[in-house]
Amino acid sequence: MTSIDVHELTKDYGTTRAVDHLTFSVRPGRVTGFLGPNGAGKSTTMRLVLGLDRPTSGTATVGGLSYVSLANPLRRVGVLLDAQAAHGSRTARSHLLALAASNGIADRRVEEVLEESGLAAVGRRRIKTFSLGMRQRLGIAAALLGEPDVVMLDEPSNGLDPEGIIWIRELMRGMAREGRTVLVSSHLMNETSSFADHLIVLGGGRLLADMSMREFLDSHRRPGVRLRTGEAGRLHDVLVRRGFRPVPGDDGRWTVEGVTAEEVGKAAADEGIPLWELTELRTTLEEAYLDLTAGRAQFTAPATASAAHQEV
Ligand SMILES: Nc1ncnc2c1ncn2[C@@H]1O[C@H](COP(=O)(O)OP(=O)(O)OP(=O)(O)O)[C@@H](O)[C@H]1O
Repeated sequence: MTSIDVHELTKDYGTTRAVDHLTFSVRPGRVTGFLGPNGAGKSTTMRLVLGLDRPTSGTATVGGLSYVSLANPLRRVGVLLDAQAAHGSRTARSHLLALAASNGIADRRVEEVLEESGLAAVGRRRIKTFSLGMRQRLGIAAALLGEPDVVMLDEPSNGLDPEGIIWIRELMRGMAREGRTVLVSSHLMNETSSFADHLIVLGGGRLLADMSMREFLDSHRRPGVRLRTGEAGRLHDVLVRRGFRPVPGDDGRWTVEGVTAEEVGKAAADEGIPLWELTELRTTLEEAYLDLTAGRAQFTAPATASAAHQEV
């Protein structure tokens, strides 16, 4: 099976170091989410893997070979980089037929991927009449054309409707189950957590994390609970006496950070206070990601008045 291997990869654009001594492998059989703030170096890394740019130093290979040395590369690596790049005056079908012909792929695959990507009914329409989501589906169809072992998708759900988002998620999960190597960049954390098994996170061109989703979430876990009780006043006092800070929510539930369910459950039982609900807080991918990348984002907006107000 085929891995993507990046070794000591560095890319300078003038005085900007876009990628800085990066080393990681993307393994088959799982979906790897490729994350990082704007300007972290994700697109540059993908471009270097695809031979669209030359590294300043280091190597990037697919199955041990540089992309440019692959014969019929579309049959080895499926790529969605810029879905808007397809030639607008062509029809979707003729665009895919041209790609198939230049990569030794049978024409019947064109019909299959049009069907699979939900574009069969519009295959004879010119691409310039396509919506953003239709172009995105066409870009994904092109990536699937050669039934590649390796798939690299940059923001695949961009412009897709909810049904399309489920489709792409299932598609990526299915490809990983078949043993393919799937690398997906996204800024959408909820979505990434719904499809990725593994994460590679960049910041300022460097590797910040390379670990399973579970490890990543666990390593950024902060203890805390959410609870509901009929005797909020009493429980509040009990918890405050024990040094905790219960915070009431709009929905009648209380949140207590820095405490385990066992501690709260025992404190409530000791005092004979019934709990109607007691749940450990779960770290979301968004929280863990923001925790890791705090201070590493190149471009950040000042806090808004309402956000600043909430912190007071
Ligand atoms: N062709 C180029 N010429 C000069 N600088 C570039 C070029 N391409 C990228 N850069 C710079 O390299 C850095 C990394 O950019 P890159 O596009 O790889 O980041 P990214 O992680 O893909 O960001 P985004 O999430 O915004 O797509 C940025 O500082 C960017 O300005």
